[in-house]
Amino acid sequence: MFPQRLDSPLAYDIAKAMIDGFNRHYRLFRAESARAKHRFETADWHGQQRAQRERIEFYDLRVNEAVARLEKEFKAGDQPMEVWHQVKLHFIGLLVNHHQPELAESFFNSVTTKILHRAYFQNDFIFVRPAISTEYIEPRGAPTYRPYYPSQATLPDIIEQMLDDFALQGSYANKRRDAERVAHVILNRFHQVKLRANFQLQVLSGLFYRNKGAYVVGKIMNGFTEIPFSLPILHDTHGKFYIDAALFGEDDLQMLFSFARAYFMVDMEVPSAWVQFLRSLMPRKPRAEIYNALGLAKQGKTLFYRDFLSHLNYSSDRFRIAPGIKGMVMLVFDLPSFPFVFKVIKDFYPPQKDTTREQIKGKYMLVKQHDRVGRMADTLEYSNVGFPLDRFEPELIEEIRKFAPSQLEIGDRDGNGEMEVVLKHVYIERRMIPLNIYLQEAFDTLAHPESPAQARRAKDQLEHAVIEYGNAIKDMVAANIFPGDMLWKNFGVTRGGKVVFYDYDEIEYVTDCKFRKVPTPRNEEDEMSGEVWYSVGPKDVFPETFEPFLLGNKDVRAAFMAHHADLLDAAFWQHHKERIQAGQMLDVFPYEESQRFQHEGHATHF
Ligand SMILES: Nc1ncnc2c1ncn2[C@@H]1O[C@H](COP(=O)(O)OP(=O)(O)OP(=O)(O)O)[C@@H](O)[C@H]1O
Repeated sequence: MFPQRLDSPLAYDIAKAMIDGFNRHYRLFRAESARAKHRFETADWHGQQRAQRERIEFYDLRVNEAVARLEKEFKAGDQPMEVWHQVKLHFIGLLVNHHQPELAESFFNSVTTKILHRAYFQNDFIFVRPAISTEYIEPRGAPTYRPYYPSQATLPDIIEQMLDDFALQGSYANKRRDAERVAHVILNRFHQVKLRANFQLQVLSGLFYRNKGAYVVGKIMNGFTEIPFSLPILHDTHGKFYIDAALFGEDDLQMLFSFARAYFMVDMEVPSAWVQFLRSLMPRKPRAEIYNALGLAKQGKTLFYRDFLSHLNYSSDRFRIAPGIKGMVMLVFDLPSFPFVFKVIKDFYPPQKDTTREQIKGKYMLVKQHDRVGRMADTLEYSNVGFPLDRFEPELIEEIRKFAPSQLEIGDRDGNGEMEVVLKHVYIERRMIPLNIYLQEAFDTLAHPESPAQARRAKDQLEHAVIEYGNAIKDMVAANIFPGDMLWKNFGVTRGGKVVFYDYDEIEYVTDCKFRKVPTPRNEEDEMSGEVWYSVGPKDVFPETFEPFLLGNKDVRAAFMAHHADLLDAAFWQHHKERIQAGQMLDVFPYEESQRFQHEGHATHF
């Protein structure tokens, strides 16, 4: 029932405490993000990574604080429905001129659902969809983006001006050279195209910080054409700034904002305006993923869930067991029309998987907090997710009943006459093509090609996948991650053709592993033994033993040995372990070597 009067002072006080809680959260979140600038200027790379990791925890801490305050000061959980209805309306009123209303609404949902019993918090009490518009919110401080109007001749000057507007403390090795390089590549893009009256750059007013990089992000407009661009700024070996590359177009930007990378640090007063701008650069990227990439993961989760519910309303296919080899610890399912997979931790594992639910969750958390270097898929974690029962293949229900009974509840949770499958704990991640399936398709084509051209394409595809696979492992190694289980089935191929890892239960830090050569057999008996005759510690890794599992196919073997034979050598792994132990941090940048401007004294680049 919609309340006709707002007459409960208590409801106002609760709403006010709630908004105070959110404001505190966003103030701290923003301050930590803003400090990224100083960490970049002072080359505090370990500090940058630590802050990236720690910021992820901020949200839950602030929600818990708000819940505790509401219970203590207002006995919020004991208040009747009338009061809670009024709390929501007061809260809406408090958001009218707010600069992050969509985030505050999600915060309200988080706090409210923690306080009220599920049956009690029908949709009337929370924000199922946004109540406050995020359109045209103007920041009080720096504008969201800045327009620059160059001519062909003044473009380098304008680019210098743009760089100066970021007010980085420190100096460029050669700002003029960088500006001219960037101007040159921009003008090349418009070669033989007339520069129109509206020729301009629109550039987001803050830099995007991650690891060792700071990224300018904007778009170039000319006539009816808009080209997204980004300029990575790095430190050279003398601590001076330089522009390492110029990235153009939606695909380059998608790589930068990939779900397989760590979240950016950006100082944003009106995040919705930033998201709107970024969406204009990457129209195919869901807003949920953009919020995630900006470190606003709770908002990403909220939007993802809304997209998902809406998709369910506009589709009729059924959830099924995901294609590919079934997991030993994860039960994986998908909805064919929806580009994500759902993963539930099983209750039972085969003996070779010596692990527990808590350990598995710990590994997934490790990946979430770590630099994912474009090679480890991000996961969204949900509790008590309800799905319509009639959209499940019976075989999938049986599978869950058999392997994860503790996670499954079937019933009419909301009392609306619709039966639901409620899963206690689920990870959701982007669906990829499992690499084993991808390779198998290439093998099948090669076995029965319809034409020589088709055979050539399949061979190229196979080679590319194997090279990418090795690159993925090397990128992870650079970031101190040993994937543990390197079988093809644990990697997937993305829409952009990148190979990404998704099986985290055996992940370890490289620095925790002991990389060994297989000892020489002591006698003939050892040599003939099919068993492992030498002693193996829990963290011992024998890289040369990967070979028989990976390289059964001759084409795969050829491609692998040509590019990645070093992965079978304990010395390669040991070398990286020592490098990381010595405090050296490699950054895996989100663009190709071939896209870089050439520099002397440039930073190490993978
Ligand atoms: N993101 C994804 N996209 C597409 N398929 C996926 C994805 N994640 C998992 N799968 C499918 O589900 C299977 C099992 O997933 P996963 O490897 O995460 O489970 P696991 O139990 O950890 O596996 P293992 O038994 O190797 O430890 C994969 O082999 C793959 O076929």
